[in-house]
Amino acid sequence: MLAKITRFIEAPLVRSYNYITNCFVVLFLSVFHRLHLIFMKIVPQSVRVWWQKFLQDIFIKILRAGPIPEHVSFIMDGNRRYAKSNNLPLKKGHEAGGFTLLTLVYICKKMGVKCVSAYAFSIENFNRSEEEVATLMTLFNAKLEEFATRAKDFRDPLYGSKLRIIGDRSLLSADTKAKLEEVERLTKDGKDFTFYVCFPYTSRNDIQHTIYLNSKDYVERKIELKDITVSKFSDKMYLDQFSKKCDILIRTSGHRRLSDYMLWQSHENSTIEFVPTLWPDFTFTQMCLIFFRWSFYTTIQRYNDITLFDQSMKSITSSIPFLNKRRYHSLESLPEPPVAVSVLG
Ligand SMILES: CC(C)=CCC/C(C)=C/CC/C(C)=C/COP(=O)(O)OP(=O)(O)O
Repeated sequence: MLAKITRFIEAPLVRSYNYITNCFVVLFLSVFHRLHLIFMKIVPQSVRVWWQKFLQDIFIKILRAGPIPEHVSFIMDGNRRYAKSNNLPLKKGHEAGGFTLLTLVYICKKMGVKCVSAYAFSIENFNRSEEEVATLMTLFNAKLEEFATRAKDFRDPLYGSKLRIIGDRSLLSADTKAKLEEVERLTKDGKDFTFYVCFPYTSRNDIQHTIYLNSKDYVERKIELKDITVSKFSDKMYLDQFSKKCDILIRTSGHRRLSDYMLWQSHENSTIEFVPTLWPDFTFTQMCLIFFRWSFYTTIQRYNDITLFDQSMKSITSSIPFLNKRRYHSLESLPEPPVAVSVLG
């Protein structure tokens, strides 16, 4: 009874306290954002670089204190519109996109993410002009070579990464296939982090290919029907052990569709974020804000998932005063996290 009365009095107080603190946080962030923009415009390049790195390190340290997504994926949309809006040749738009990708991959690795995948070229992209396809192939070769070299250099933060290029290779020229095999061979021993470049790829092609592999194993009597479980099926997909789930999928440029990507991997508790920014303009800060949101909901989710035994132990210890000296906000007072695949943005 007493607990009920306390709750009745406490709930509106906590709610108004949360509301006031939220208002202050939003006000502080918007003032900080404006001052930051002015600061970045007036300081010289060297100070700007130093400051950005300083902020990056702080954000990464804060994020590392909470849960970190294991698998992050990008649909990199908007390169051509970026080139057009900046009066640049189309090639420059894709080059800027390649630069953004490697920068974000490097930051994800630094944060402790285990795997990043990127939709670099869908099977449908072969319908683009011959010139654009050739430009993209040349860019991929250069960028993948750069990644593999960096992954072998112990002074580079990408050191220890594994590079995998996944998709239907039968659609590629012999030259390109040989190049891809070479960069994969160079990084095959990387254990800390895996970077999957999906090209030429579609989810349905991946699923169809996995069904083919399972059926082949069954016909050749290597497996029995009962062995085809969701988990074992996933293991045979292009993304290996990361096929089971994608924690965060980000699509840039404002389109709100999956375009035949991550269809198998987007299920309960996967977060899909659609952001309006064009891919080359997508920044570290925007990615971090998405990670913060994911981390916040995952913390609540994990708390809700703890066993009944843990919860009863907690209620016993909380009733003993000397074990419960400090008061925290209860996690129950926070909003419910999304329960299924959440589409934000
Ligand atoms: C290391 C590595 C693999 C680098 C990748 C380079 C890169 C970012 C490739 C993406 C290519 C692509 C088809 C983007 C989609 O934007 P779009 O061309 O459809 O642009 P739009 O939406 O404005 O038309």
